[in-house]
Amino acid sequence: MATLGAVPASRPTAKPALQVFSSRARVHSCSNIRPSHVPASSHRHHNLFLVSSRRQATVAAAVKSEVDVAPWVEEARSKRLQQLEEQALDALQKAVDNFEHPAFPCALIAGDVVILHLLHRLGVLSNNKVPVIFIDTFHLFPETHAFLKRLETNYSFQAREFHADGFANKAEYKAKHGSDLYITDIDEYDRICKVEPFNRSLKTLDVDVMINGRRRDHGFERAHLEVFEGGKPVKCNPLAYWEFRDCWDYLQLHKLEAHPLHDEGFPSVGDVHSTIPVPREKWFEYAGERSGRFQGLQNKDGSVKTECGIHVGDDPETGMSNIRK
Ligand SMILES: Nc1ncnc2c1ncn2[C@@H]1O[C@H](COP(=O)(O)OS(=O)(=O)O)[C@@H](OP(=O)(O)O)[C@H]1O
Repeated sequence: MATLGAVPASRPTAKPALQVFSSRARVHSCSNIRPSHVPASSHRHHNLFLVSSRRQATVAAAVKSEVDVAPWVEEARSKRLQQLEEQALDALQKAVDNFEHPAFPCALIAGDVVILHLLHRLGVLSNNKVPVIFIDTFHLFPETHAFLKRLETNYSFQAREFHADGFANKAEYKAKHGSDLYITDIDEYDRICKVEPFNRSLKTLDVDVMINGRRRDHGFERAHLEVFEGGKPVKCNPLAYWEFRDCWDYLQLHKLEAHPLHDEGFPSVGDVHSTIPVPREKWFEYAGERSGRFQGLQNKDGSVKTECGIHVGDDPETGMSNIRK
């Protein structure tokens, strides 16, 4: 089971506080600001104020160096997580209450597990109010399939699985396309194994609001992402304001099992050929989560590949716009 213990803590550990901090010190530390009742032109008062403030600043500096701020950071982070959770639950509830056919395409990465847990708490997984869409690309890690089964059991849902059209299974797909279509024609691979099944899933389930795990810290293209985006379907981005670190804090807080490959060094997990491990110190940098995806893969035009195409572009058949624009 992937645990947060495997992830480096980015914040200072709380040390036993050597608390010499006092309310007096607190006053002193602010006292080099001229009180509003002292007119700037009043020399006598001004000089007294300067002398006193210099001495107090020295005292304050000495006191400040011994203040243990770690507990305050912990407290602030805890409050932050509560607020993020509240806001994400609110977004999901709005999606559930205001649309007929919500759905959650789920890749089972850390943020997706957070969303699954929140949907479970709203009671909309087991009653199938929010179906979970899972695209079997025929190129996923075996661990991903096994993890999905565990989540289905734990949260009492059954994912709606879709895969390449016209094939009953991976063997049939391989018999026609071989094992290296993603090398010989990556666009065709994406189309057959990801984009078409994904668009078909939206169409089949008549999805009018699509829940997903995009966040602002995924990269500059999403830096201004909001919790909802209009369109067809509407996108609900309950984690828009979360950071990767928040997702892990949340998993740890609720003792949730994460994708087992996180323990192998993968911050994000997709196809075997488009996923590599990332040094753990990079995971929580801006855009760090996806930095191990599509490495070394190129688009047909020679540009660096960063997306599989699942959420890119309008689908001519469904008329649906994507969530990656
Ligand atoms: N296997 C599978 N099943 C269902 N839905 C999936 C799948 N893979 C990706 N997605 C959806 O695509 C979003 C982007 O994920 P990726 O860019 O990592 O996709 S991919 O692995 O490159 O295909 C991803 O967004 P997140 O919610 O952030 O995970 C999902 O909405």
